[in-house]
Amino acid sequence: DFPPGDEAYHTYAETTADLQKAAKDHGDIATLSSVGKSYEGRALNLLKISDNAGTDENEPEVLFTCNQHAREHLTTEMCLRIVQRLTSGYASDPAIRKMVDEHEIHVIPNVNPDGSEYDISGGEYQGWRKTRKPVPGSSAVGTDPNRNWDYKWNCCGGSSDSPSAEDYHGPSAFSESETKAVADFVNSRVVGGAQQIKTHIDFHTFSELVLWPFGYTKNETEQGMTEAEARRFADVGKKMAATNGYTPEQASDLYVTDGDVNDWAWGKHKILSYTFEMYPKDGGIDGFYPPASVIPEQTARNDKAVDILINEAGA
Ligand SMILES: NS(=O)(=O)N[C@@H](Cc1ccccc1)C(=O)O
Ligand SMILES: [Zn+2]
Repeated sequence: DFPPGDEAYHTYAETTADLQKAAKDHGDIATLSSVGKSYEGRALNLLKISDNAGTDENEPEVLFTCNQHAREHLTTEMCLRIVQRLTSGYASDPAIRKMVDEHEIHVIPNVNPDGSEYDISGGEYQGWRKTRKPVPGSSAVGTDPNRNWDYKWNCCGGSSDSPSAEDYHGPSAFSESETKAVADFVNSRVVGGAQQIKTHIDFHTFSELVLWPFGYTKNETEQGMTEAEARRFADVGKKMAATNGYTPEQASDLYVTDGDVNDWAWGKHKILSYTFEMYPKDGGIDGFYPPASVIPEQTARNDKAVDILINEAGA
């Protein structure tokens, strides 16, 4: 469990219970399933929010993923904020009703539940980032899921070959059951030859940034990213950043990464895929553990950006 004072953060079990309650209380617009299992066997919960949620309708789809990195617990709260706002707001808020009626919105609050649970084990924070699968042929545990995606994997010095490193890319692309399961779900949304998911945000902490591909190269345009496409990423990224006060930039302006989820979602599926680095702006290791008191403000801070991203799917 979370240490004293931080009980408002949701454990994996509490998150699962919240999702079950949302699906029960709003059965007409929310269905709970899972995209697969973590290494230690935890269901990778997926909540779909849409009118007639049990039916695959021909509507543009949106994906929100959270908690790829174990210690980034504020992101799980962000995905739960999206769930809470879109389900409980459906009956009363016409703008929310319109978004939910016209889109199929997929929310995965815990991409890395094993890491997240390990991070809070023993009643104090472990500072853990990676998955919890031991590395074959090594005494090290865990792979950085955000270097494990199969687009330009391990191409460009944007990850580490060392199993004990925090940004270890894994023995192979999709070596981790968690990244593989989410990728399989996205792959399954290719219907009639067309990827139905149009826009995506992967939530991280911290630094207050809006990031877009590519991460593997410093170039703005590249094979797989035309000038017009790069401009659209920047325009929408800046529009979202204007609402939450984050700094918008191409991911590689921060540092080069290879095998990250945004490069894969765009490179493989042309999904308009962003990373949001949430609060705080800075703060050393403590930056990953802001007090629970900031949860309401720092999740609601992204409400407008979330709406922009959902509506961009239909653009
Ligand atoms: N959350 S973080 O501290 O790990 N930072 C992220 C930043 C990031 C995310 C996506 C593409 C490039 C860079 C990371 O994966 O390194
Ligand atoms: Zn992260």
